[in-house]
Amino acid sequence: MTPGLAEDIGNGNNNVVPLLPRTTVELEFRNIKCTINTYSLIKFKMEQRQILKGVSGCFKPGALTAIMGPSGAGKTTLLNILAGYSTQGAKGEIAVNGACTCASQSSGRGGARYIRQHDDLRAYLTVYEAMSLAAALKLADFSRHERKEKVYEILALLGLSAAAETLCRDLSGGQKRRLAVALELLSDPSLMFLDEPTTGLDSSASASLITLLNNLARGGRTLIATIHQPSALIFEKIDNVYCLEAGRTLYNGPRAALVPALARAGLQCPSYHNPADFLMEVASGEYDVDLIKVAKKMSQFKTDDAVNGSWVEIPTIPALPSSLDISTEMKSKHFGESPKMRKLSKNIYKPSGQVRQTAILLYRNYLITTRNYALFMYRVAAHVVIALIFGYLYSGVGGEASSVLGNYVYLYGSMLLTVYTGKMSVTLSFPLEMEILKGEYFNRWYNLAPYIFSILAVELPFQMISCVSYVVLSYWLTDNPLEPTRATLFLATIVATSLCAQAWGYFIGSTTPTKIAVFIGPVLACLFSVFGFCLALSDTPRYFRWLHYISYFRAGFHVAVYSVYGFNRKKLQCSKLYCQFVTPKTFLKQMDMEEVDIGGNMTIVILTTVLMHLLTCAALWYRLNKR
Ligand SMILES: Nc1ncnc2c1ncn2[C@@H]1O[C@H](COP(=O)(O)OP(=O)(O)OP(=O)(O)O)[C@@H](O)[C@H]1O
Repeated sequence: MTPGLAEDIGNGNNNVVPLLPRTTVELEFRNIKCTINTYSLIKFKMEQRQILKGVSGCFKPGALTAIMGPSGAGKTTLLNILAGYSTQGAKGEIAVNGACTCASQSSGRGGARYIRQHDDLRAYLTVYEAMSLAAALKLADFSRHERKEKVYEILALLGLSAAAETLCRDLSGGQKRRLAVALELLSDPSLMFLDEPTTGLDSSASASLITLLNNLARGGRTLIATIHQPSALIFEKIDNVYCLEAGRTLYNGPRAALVPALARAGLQCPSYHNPADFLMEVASGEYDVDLIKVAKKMSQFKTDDAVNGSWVEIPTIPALPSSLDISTEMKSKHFGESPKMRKLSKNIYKPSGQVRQTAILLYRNYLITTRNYALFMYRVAAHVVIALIFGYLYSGVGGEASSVLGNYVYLYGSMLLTVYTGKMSVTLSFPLEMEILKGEYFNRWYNLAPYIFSILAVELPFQMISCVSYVVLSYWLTDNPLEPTRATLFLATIVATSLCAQAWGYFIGSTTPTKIAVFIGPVLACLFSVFGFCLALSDTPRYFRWLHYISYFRAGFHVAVYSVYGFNRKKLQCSKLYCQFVTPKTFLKQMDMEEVDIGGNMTIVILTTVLMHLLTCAALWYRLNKR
């Protein structure tokens, strides 16, 4: 790599042409409309809202296009539809290199990569690890050495070499955005969408990022970014402007032709005024003009007029070959591609297979977990502390006839604790994970099955270790029977029920927003726990009995109680004058648990676990593919 190339990029040297895409993509869209059905809380009825009102345009390779407009004009909606990231309520036609698709089709168009506004990065990976793991997922046909070379090349191009060993969470806002771009550049995409890439960055970081995007576009990519209100410096680096106002196109053309086009429509941009600010003022309705007429006049304005005028400079975009594939020779001729890049470009960007994806994702989760081990330690520590508290409060209740009811409460409390910790830990954390998953899945890093497997392979042992540490300690402190069969069955039941609750947690977390999930999770756990503990089957109204049969909590609890008091347990010692439950069978009879079908109940727990995981997979697949 040319010495000082990274610095050139950071300093905004426009002559630098970084990694080149393998193909060029021309994106044309016609009459895009988007209508959303919303429920009016004031009128108590469904209402239709048209967000995009038939917009058209064409984004060509080699240029950076900024989609601009006032807040709520529909910029993100248009970007999402064009990328195929979210196409709810969309109509119209989108053509990629002339091949038409329906705007409502939700899949990455033309191998598009989408970089969202939020930094969807793995906080506990270093920049180099994030890059090399992404490279391992995306570049299956590269050797380890070639991948490493490519990672270093891109990091240098994006000015991130010095931050290679920094954890992603410790990067500055600008570095995070550049890393998000770097991660997607690994597969040399031809079409990139960026939602508000400069939001939250200071002017220098924003300018540096836009310079980088401009350079990437110069290499033959089609780059489209929504930008709210660019400074004059940033605006200068944009090639084309697509301005929206209230879901309609106000201006679509070269940035350099904007001011004359506005003048042609009777709107003179004051001298020393940032044209981007002026455009925003016009689009926001600050001038008393009919914006539909303004848009019409501006669309009639010929770029040629501006080019012929001495006061307008149109940036020179390298002429690109019309064929889809840019040959190596052409790349060298047009863009001065380095020999090293040329060598790396020879490889085919083939994603890794499912088994390899699973191995890479497992390794990634292992790294994240070991870095964030405090979370695991807190979880185990919480279980140990509760075990000590329960053990102290219910000390010795397991072997004593006068405290059978106390032990029953301990057993119920144990079940409730492990069900809650199993369920709530994932119910609350999965919606956050979902955000990163959406981005990585859309950008085709991996398939869903390896992802789910890698998540479960970490989370399941976590919960199992937590449960075991709680049960072993509290069971021993409460003096419950230590016969191997009973103790093992009790432990296995608690762990299995907790994992079943965890499966429910995944389902709730992947289907409901966090705000709803936080109460749906506990409410369901409470509902299921009522059956079997507070309410015997004989006392349950007929129309509620199905809940008794499907309750995994009830099934697990019955097996747990039976493992302690069933299997013809001998009489208990009574240290008082009278003990009602000296014979354990009497107690089981009283609790409606004289006959507990161990196999049947465990089947309910295991089947519910499998069913909930399958439903989670189906829900995730639907959410990720039908946006
Ligand atoms: N799913 C939805 N349901 C209801 N309204 C929506 C939905 N998505 C977008 N909108 C509405 O559509 C309008 C355009 O939204 P969009 O996010 O595209 O605007 P924007 O131009 O990107 O705004 P900003 O610059 O503030 O991000 C907004 O008024 C928004 O409230």
